[in-house]
Amino acid sequence: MPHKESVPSREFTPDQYPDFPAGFPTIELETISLAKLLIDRDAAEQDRVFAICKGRGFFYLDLAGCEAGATIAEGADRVAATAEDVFGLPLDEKMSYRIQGGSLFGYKFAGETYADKAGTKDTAEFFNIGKNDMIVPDDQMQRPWPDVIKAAKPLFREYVVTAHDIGMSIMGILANKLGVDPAEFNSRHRIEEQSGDHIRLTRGPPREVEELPEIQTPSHTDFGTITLLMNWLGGLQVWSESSRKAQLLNHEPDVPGEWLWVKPKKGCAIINLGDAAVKFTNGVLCAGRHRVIPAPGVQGKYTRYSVVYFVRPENQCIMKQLRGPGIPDGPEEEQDINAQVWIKKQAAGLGIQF
Ligand SMILES: O=C(O)CCC(=O)C(=O)O
Ligand SMILES: [Fe+2]
Repeated sequence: MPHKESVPSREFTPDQYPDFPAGFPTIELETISLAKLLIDRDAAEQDRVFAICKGRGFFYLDLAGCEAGATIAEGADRVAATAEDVFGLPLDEKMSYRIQGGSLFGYKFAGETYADKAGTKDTAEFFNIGKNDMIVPDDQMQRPWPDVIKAAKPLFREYVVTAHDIGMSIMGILANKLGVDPAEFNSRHRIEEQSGDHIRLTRGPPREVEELPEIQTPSHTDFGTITLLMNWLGGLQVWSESSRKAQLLNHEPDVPGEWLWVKPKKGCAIINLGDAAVKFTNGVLCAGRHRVIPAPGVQGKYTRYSVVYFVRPENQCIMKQLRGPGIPDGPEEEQDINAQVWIKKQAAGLGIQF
């Protein structure tokens, strides 16, 4: 008789996920090779990054062929497995880490925010793990973290450092194209300085009904400078128009059918720019508007995990446009607003949502 093992069943099972189903309107994002950027310093690839970031502001980043890429590709699977352990904690324990008091870090329960004016609730759980606490010794951490996160701190540290570094490399390319010294970006995103950077673990429940797209994460642009996203199931959608053209009144396209699915692409991260990149470049770069709904069709019966890294300006960074040949001069900002305050304002601007 085979010996029956009591292996607890796991929820994050990427090897078992079926392919993204046919028959859904998808967008073919362009694919940029990280190895071509980091190792070859390929000029054509850099041109493509710049063109994409001025346009839609979303692309696949092929992680193959370089160490940083391997760290993210392998790390994301391990981070998502840890996410499963985090979200598997009892609700009252998770609630003891609730995001509150103006902090960006900790737990957001499903249904905490509204997905629309009708009062529909979001369905995603988040656990935002602050960058700074992951890169300092335990006794210098500013917040308590669940034991499962503390136990995986070396993994989170490596992921944070690598994702931040990739973000800075992309910013460096954009800076050169804009005629701005990359040091202008580097000095605003020093890893050891306090910032709103975090790894966001997300968990969305399986789809309840075929037709109705319950909203996992409502329509938004990210607040930071650059985002590195890893996901395994469909669910991410981008607006077919870039956010530059968007009428942002209710954060929804006016025309139905304007949301296009982004298929997860094996071995690739998804990169998108956020509001701070738009601000620094006075609108030259574009933050793509997006949302998350449960995966479509056959994929929809799986619980959806994603691992998101947000590179954001340091808390004390004054949010002003950078000046350079490739950036149109706007009027001098009337007030000095630092990134910490600015990001809170961006969040408040989303009003009902976050
Ligand atoms: O889960 C995803 O695929 C995207 C998540 C996202 O957009 C966010 O957390 O800002
Ligand atoms: Fe996002």
